[in-house]
Amino acid sequence: MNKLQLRNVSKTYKNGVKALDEVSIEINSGMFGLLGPNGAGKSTLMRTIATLQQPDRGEIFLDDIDVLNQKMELRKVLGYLPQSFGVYPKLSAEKLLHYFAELKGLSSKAERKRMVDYALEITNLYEVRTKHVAGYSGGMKQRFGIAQLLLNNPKLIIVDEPTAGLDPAERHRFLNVLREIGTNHIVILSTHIVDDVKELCTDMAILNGGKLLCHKKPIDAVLDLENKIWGLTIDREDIEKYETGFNLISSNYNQDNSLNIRVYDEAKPGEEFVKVHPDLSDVYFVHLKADETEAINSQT
Ligand SMILES: Nc1ncnc2c1ncn2[C@@H]1O[C@H](COP(=O)(O)OP(=O)(O)OP(=O)(O)O)[C@@H](O)[C@H]1O
Repeated sequence: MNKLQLRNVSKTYKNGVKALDEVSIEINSGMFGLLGPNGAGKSTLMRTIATLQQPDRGEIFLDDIDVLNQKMELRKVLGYLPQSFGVYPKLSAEKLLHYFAELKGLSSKAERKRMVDYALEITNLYEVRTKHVAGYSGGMKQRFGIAQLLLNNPKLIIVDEPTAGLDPAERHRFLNVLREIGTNHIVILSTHIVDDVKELCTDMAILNGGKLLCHKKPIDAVLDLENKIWGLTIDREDIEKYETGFNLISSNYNQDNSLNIRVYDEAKPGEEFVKVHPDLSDVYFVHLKADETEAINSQT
């Protein structure tokens, strides 16, 4: 069982943007989802844990490795899939993986073959192992990214927004691969797609404006909202009234142009509302809305 611990990790860029604001968290083995909107600081946090950039202050430990001061130690046990993953030479997946395995220090040919075959199989690329990676689809390239990071049997795997831009079938295949590897490692998946976390993660946190808003098991976070989410179908012209008078957390168009709205409230907010079962999207929007409201109140 591995453990990753962050204490008061903070980073302000030279342009004044506070990308990480006193982030403290403990992450154990399993699939961890880091959820947040664009600009929340997810990539900054992922790159910091991966030792690719230095925070202004704070501490990070993976078990007994002091990540910020023992970068090489961390890199030996890290698998990192960045948001964009460069250009591939015209080589087959199998040849490239053998090459990467050699670079990672797997000097025995038999051991290299065992690891490469394992990585190809677990990522469902074995059948297409002789095809050029440059010609792979986006989803296959992402799975190849996972195959290459598995070669040194990492303890900590970080994947930064891996499903953005994948079609639904590819996304599904990719999440299945993560599910396969998630049981034995710490896998941190950063994403702005709530369903990625819902389908996959046993633990999660929400990041917004560099701050951690909520760290809970998805199942518990949803349970916390039971009896507090209220739904209503309204005419689209009436939206302003509900935006100002209620704690509106989300609205979705229907085909006839009416809107389904969801409101967060401890008690029934009005006769016309019906109680609905909360889901993880509600958790996400409730926390973002509360953070937004707090930010507005602190300015006034
Ligand atoms: N090198 C940099 N210099 C200045 N500002 C930066 C730099 N990198 C990121 N930022 C800013 O820091 C904030 C956090 O960015 P970051 O990329 O970590 O967020 P993110 O949650 O990964 O967002 P996205 O999903 O859009 O990638 C944003 O406001 C971004 O514009």
